[in-house]
Amino acid sequence: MPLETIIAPSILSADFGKLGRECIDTIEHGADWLHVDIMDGHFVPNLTFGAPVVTKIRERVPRPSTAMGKGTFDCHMMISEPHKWVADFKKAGCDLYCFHYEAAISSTAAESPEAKSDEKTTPKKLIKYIHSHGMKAGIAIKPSTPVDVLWDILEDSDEDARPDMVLVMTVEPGFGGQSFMASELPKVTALRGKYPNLPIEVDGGLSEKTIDQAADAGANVIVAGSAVFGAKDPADVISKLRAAVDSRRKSQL
Ligand SMILES: O=C(CO)[C@@H](O)[C@H](O)COP(=O)(O)O
Repeated sequence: MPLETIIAPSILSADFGKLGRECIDTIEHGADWLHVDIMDGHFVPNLTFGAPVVTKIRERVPRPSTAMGKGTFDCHMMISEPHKWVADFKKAGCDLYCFHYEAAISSTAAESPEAKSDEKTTPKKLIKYIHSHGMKAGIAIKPSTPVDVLWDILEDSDEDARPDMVLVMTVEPGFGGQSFMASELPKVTALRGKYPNLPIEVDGGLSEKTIDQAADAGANVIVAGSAVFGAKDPADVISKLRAAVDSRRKSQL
């Protein structure tokens, strides 16, 4: 089955005073997923919200009827100890739990007593742990992390230890509205070259101006925050982003 184009607006740029309504509207405007930015003020220099808020927006946005289908909550966990929140986010309604490679290998996570006893850390163990909770698992890399760290994980002989999606950050995680870093696209090209069927997400600075470069590199899951929530006509932006990726992907087949 050919990879689908997925447009996942980042709700970091939504009006938090009416977050439920903004999420409903965004899906009605044609978005496939909601990209839910979870920040702990430690892994990144910004704070957002946790599972209680996700629970409330889940009550308003219909659950996907198929795995990774429309309405998927793509929770981007920009947090230091991603293994600690898996159960809470499953309960809250997360469908895809995307953690950072850098957080999973950090000494803080590896040295926590909980991690030692349960062996939930290291990227592969964490992926299995996320799968055991009935969620898809994503792994994200920051701009400073080379893509090479992912090969061993993506090649694991145990399918359960392999991620369902890779997220290549095209800005430093932490804030919306930053400039797109085209320097990160060779990572996407390398991933797509090896894995024609892997969902590859790009996040940061995506807009009508930068989408062609990301699509040319092979990204099929597009996160866009300020470009969608800052637009007069969000449905038009979502449709243009989708059309740009669709046309590039067709010409690559
Ligand atoms: O994870 C992040 C930032 O850390 C992103 O999801 C941003 O929220 C994307 O916002 P734009 O760059 O599209 O405005």
